[in-house]
Amino acid sequence: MPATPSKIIYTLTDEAPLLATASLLPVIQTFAAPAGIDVVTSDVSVAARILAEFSDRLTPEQQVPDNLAELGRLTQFPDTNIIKLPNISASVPQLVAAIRELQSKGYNLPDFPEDPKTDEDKAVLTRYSKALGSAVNPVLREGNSDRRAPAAVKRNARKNPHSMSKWSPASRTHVSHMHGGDFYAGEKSMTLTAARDVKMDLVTKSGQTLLLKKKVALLEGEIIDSMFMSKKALCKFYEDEMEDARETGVMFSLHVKATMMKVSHPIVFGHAVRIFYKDAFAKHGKLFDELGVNVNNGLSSIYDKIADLPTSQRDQIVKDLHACHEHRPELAMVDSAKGISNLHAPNDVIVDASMPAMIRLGGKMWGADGRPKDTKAVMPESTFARIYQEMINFCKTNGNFDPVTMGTVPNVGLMAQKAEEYGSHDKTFEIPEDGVARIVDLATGEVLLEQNVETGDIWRMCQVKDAPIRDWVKLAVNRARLSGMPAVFWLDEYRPHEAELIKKVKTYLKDHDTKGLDIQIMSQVRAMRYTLERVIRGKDTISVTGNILRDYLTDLFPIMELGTSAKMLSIVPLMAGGAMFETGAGGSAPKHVKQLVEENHLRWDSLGEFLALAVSLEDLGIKSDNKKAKILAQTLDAATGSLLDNNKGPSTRAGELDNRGSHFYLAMYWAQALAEQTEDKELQAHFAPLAKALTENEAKIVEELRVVQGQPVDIGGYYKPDFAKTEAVMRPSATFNAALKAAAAA
Ligand SMILES: NC(=O)C1=CN([C@@H]2O[C@H](COP(=O)(O)OP(=O)(O)OC[C@H]3O[C@@H](n4cnc5c(N)ncnc54)[C@H](OP(=O)(O)O)[C@@H]3O)[C@@H](O)[C@H]2O)C=CC1
Ligand SMILES: O=C(O)CCC(=O)C(=O)O
Ligand SMILES: [Mg+2]
Repeated sequence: MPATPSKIIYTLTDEAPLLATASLLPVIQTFAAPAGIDVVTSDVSVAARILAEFSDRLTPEQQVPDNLAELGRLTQFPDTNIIKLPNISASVPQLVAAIRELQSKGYNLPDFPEDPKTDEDKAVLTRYSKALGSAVNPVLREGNSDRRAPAAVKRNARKNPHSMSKWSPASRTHVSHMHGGDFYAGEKSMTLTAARDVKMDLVTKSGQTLLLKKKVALLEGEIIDSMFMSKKALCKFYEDEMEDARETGVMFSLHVKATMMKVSHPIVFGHAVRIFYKDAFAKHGKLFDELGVNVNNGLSSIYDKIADLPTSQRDQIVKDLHACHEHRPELAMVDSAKGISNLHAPNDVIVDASMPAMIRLGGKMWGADGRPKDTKAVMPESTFARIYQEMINFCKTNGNFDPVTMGTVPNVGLMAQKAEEYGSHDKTFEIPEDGVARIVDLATGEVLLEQNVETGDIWRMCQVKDAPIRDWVKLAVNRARLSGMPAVFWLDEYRPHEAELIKKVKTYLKDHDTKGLDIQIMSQVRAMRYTLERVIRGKDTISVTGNILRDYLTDLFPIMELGTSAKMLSIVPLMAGGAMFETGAGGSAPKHVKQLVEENHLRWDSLGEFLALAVSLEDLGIKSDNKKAKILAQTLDAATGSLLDNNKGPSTRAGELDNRGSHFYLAMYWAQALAEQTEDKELQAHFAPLAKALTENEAKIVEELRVVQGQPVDIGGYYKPDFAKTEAVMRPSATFNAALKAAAAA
């Protein structure tokens, strides 16, 4: 056993991944302990983050430490090893629901001030805002990202291809984006030749200077951008596209990322709702304002706020909302059975997952009648929308992708230190008055970048530091070398920000031995075309991208290749030397919780967790020279391979093997692999009895896991499920539990 115990930090998050953890973590801890590895948990769920923020209002027993801040601190140490599961990036309606649940459980939390008037309200809002949107990932992502489908996973997908709907050349589905007035159109960018502190302000037409951001400290070599989206142009765009969809009889859908882009995209979403329902807003707008309707939270906000009105008044509003549909195109639905449309809530349709799902379905989304239909996929910001149109064009010409033959597209993503748009939330503003938006040097008063903006425009500054760019280039070269695949930097020389990046990429590539490597730089649209031409010929191509495309492409290609991004390996080598292993690239799939509660079947596939754990153990083995950890990693890989070969992943139907059953099989194959290896006799002897117990009791355990299914279960909450109840539901096999307990005690 190594002298110092090594530590893996396993995050507790939300929804399906949290439920899966209740079953998987005891397995992981049982296997890691004999190698001297402590697997400790860190709760970063939205509930825990809310409670940590309001510790001052809670009893000592209720208080929760600020785990996220602690994890953020740990990212700066070389021996840090974190396994990060997907977590909720909460929209306002989700945050409000989480707060209500916690209040009902006796936590003395203030209500969420949706319409803050007093200073006290504003202070509460500021505190809650820390738990809003994507709040976890940006803190932990102190490194760039390496996401790929491991060979065994890709092989398995080829052997057991998921369904892909056919694409018709006559499909009317297309992407609509702005052609002017969006962030792309008016971007300005520069690379700093020296460190500077800057402020962001607005010189209004009336001559006032409004300070928007007091100070941003910039480093030498950092690239900064200033860009804005014109409200007028956006609203005209929506009006035109809605009218076009209505006239041509194609469905309308909106695809944004309001969870991650938590300041800009709720506004972009809100304008679509207001315009779609403009007649109702014309009639009831004043009342909506009085009631505190926030259109950025979707149509659900209207329904929520009118709930307590007298019935006749409420019915009239609902009638007027419905009447709007007569002059508008059909809307894509999120849940056609319940009448929940694409404009209902900003977190229901999240672009990275929603566009691939549509493309996989032959370019269709669900209509109100529950039938799949062609759609106008509206993505206002043109910067990255064009890649989807390129893929759609490709599918119309070449038909749907074939998971059996298609190549793979791993990604190396520029992500570290809040790179680019995904780090811009605290520098994003809805402009209160016409004027000039400026980025100004605090010491000299020099105006670095400025833009003419109008009331309601969304203006933002993005940053990307030099060190992350160097690290990203290095990671790309490493991956190209190790995989033997060509690597393509998806960079558009006509976009000012990317023109700056291209200069750096060309410079930093010279720091590496690139002999024999195929490394190219292409605009996004060309890169997509080039990659797809290779994909259908079964050839693999690494995409090297900025932060947004990292997110989009690591759902897009995996969903085509593997049916879900949950099967991806997702590694973040932290720049300070530690490592974070994210599980999959997908989210927390809320509908999985619903199925568990209704029929006690959890369809969540933990393959991402298995893959992350193997690389985490391997990393720990190498860094702390822990041979046992290395053997655990190798045998876990073998176990995952057996699980895939024998099709022991979870099914989607109650009564069949689910998430818990797949954990049992992983444990059985892992114990068998350890019992079979001879490199480490201690581990062999330790795991032989467990392998025997699980192998002999396979049928019994699988049956114990099956019989509980088909009934509703209670886990005592959604955002903060009851620990004991969840454990009881997620660990129903007495035989499996006893075998693990015996192994842990041995
Ligand atoms: N890294 C992170 O922390 C991320 C968090 N999120 C968060 O997740 C939530 C939902 O986001 P959304 O965009 O809808 O995306 P999801 O990736 O959660 O869901 C899309 C669909 O992918 C499939 N899927 C995803 N993961 C798995 C899995 N492990 N096993 C089986 N199927 C899976 C499911 O489809 P089906 O069941 O039909 O096969 C699911 O409905 C939001 O709260 C969002 O903020 C989103 C992305 C990343
Ligand atoms: O942090 C988030 O909200 C989502 C992140 C995400 O989608 C991704 O990294 O793939
Ligand atoms: Mg994503």
